[in-house]
Amino acid sequence: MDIRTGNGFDVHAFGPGDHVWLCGVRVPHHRGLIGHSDADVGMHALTDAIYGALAEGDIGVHFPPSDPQWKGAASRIFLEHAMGRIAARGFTLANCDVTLICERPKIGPVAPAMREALAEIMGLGADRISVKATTSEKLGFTGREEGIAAIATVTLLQA
Ligand SMILES: Nc1ccn([C@@H]2O[C@H](COP(=O)(O)O)[C@@H](O)[C@H]2O)c(=O)n1
Ligand SMILES: C[C@@]1(CO)OP(=O)(O)OP(=O)(O)OC[C@H]1O
Repeated sequence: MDIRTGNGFDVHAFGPGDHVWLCGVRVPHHRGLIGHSDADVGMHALTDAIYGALAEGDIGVHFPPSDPQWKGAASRIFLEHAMGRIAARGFTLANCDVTLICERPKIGPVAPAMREALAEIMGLGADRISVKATTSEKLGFTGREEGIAAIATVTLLQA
């Protein structure tokens, strides 16, 4: 059996707005996240983790920020593409784990909805999908609430 792991990391800066998209959920917030797409930093890290496990580059290779067709795009498009690559290569996704790093918004109350949203997009049981959060104890750019960072890990299996 071939077992592969992949990791992903992403950051988006806060800007004007009244909500952020995180792991497929629209979360009300006093700021938005700036990006070429909808700036769903959690979904971008997860998508990159899948590409990493497959050694197929990163999200910017598949969806160049210079390409206007991805302006404002829903990030599920990127995750669905990565899931398609898993299937095309004969793998299945065993589990994934996403950590969001921010002081606010608080993730705990919306983490179950995020797991369900990712489960629907990924065609996977929510029991195989983890979404959790930490602050950075007010240190650094996340601590100053200048943006949100995300880290993701995936495990792929090939029979
Ligand atoms: N944006 C966040 C950050 C943290 N949490 C939850 O609070 C717990 C304590 O955070 P520390 O950074 O002080 O360890 C953390 O374990 C999360 O459960 C959150 O919900 N949203
Ligand atoms: C997702 C893409 C799509 O153009 O743009 P952004 O929304 O800026 O997100 P980023 O995490 O910087 O990844 C690069 C791009 O692939």
